[in-house]
Amino acid sequence: MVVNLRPESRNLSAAGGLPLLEVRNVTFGYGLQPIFFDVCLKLAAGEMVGLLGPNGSGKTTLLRLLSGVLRPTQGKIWLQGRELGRWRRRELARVVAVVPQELHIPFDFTVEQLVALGRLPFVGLLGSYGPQDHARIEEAMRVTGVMTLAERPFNELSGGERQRVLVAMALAQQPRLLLLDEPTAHLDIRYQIEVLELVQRLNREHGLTVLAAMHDLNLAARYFPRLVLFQRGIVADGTPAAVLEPRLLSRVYGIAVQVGIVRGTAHFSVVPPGSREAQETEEEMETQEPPPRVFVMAGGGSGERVMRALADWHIPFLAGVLNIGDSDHTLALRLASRVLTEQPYAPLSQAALEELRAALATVETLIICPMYVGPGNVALLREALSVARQGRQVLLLAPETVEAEPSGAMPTPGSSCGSLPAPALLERTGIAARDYTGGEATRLVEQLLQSGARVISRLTEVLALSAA
Ligand SMILES: Nc1ncnc2c1ncn2[C@@H]1O[C@H](COP(=O)(O)OP(=O)(O)OP(=O)(O)O)[C@@H](O)[C@H]1O
Repeated sequence: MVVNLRPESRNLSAAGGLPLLEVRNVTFGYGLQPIFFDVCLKLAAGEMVGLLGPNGSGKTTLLRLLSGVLRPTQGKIWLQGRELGRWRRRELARVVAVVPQELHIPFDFTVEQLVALGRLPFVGLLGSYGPQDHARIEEAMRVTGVMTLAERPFNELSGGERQRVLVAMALAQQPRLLLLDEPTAHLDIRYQIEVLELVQRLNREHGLTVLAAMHDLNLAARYFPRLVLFQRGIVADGTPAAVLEPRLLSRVYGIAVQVGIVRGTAHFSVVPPGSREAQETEEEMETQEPPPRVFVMAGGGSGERVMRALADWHIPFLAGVLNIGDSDHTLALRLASRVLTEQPYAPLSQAALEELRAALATVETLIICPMYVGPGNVALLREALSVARQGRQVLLLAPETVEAEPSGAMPTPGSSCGSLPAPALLERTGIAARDYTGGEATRLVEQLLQSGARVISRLTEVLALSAA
């Protein structure tokens, strides 16, 4: 008997030309502190997308939001043109299936019983399974290669066998969208390839849309035509060649990565820090672009416009110290030559401070964005003061900074605030309204001005001074 594993809801395409799934400006936190801000993502029907990112970057959280288990704190998720919160659970389960990293089953279910649970959205808790349901359960087990395990208790299976059973269970659901959370995590190389080949086949032959969190960059490059690199926000989204760019990966994962091409497919090797290969890789990366002479201190979105403008004008820069999860951190990972990073919501550590001092020693211009300053980041201003006292250029961006010209020749430096008296200059920095240190930040900005720091209110001028 030929059984159709095509998504049951394929004909429910009330959405017309709309994406199958759309994440619009979603912010989410488990508690008061957001895990990520303002995430936007679209998945077209039939796409196969790999979701990459280091441990703790928020991949599982994003998948749980997309499956409706979690609700966004802000923003909305749309599935087939309807807001996710407006789907009933059973209805949703006919469209979206999730293969979790692991599943703890409290009862002694056999494999077949568990896969049959995947049909519940169609038959209901008290409903009875018809021939179609049995056929689909069998087909799901056949394509995942778990037929021989049908009578075995799930809890006695190996990690790899369980993984294939979980995929079978999801397939019995006949979803349109399959969300997989590290589907190859427990598998040996043979089953890693088998599971991904299976998912690829379901995508190609049955039109299943797939989003899978992946840790293995080689497998991701091999099987997913589109990759999304996630670090508490989307850092990159595109083809494997665009996303698996060694410098970007080094910034996001914090380790040197080499990329080669083996028979047309990108091949990655991660290089242990301190090794000769790591040094060579880093030197190779450094020689590809001039060393940055500009450093950007930002936070909370205050650095967005200046970082975009520097990148648009091809002025390489360093950025930091930024907390993972800060929107400026996500953007800097994409645009800066190097990003000095601190853990989410953590104050500046001694190690980060030392890294900051070493990085500041290599630049000629320091740009301080109009960020909020509290006890956790006031050390940035103390370091900025020592840069200014060494006679190097420090630019304080006024909060009402005017946009850079979109195109044209490099602007020439002028002096937007230079002639103002000292109290007016201090006021122009707007620091009093952003000072959560009980006055230390304001005093430091005052000292910065006395040491020659300039207040700039035009991005064009920042660019001209940075490029000079
Ligand atoms: N239920 C929870 N309550 C509070 N914090 C959580 C919860 N689940 C996850 N987190 C935190 O949210 C952040 C993102 O976790 P998440 O599991 O989404 O990351 P991930 O990218 O899937 O990580 P990994 O690759 O290690 O599986 C982490 O800092 C994690 O500690």
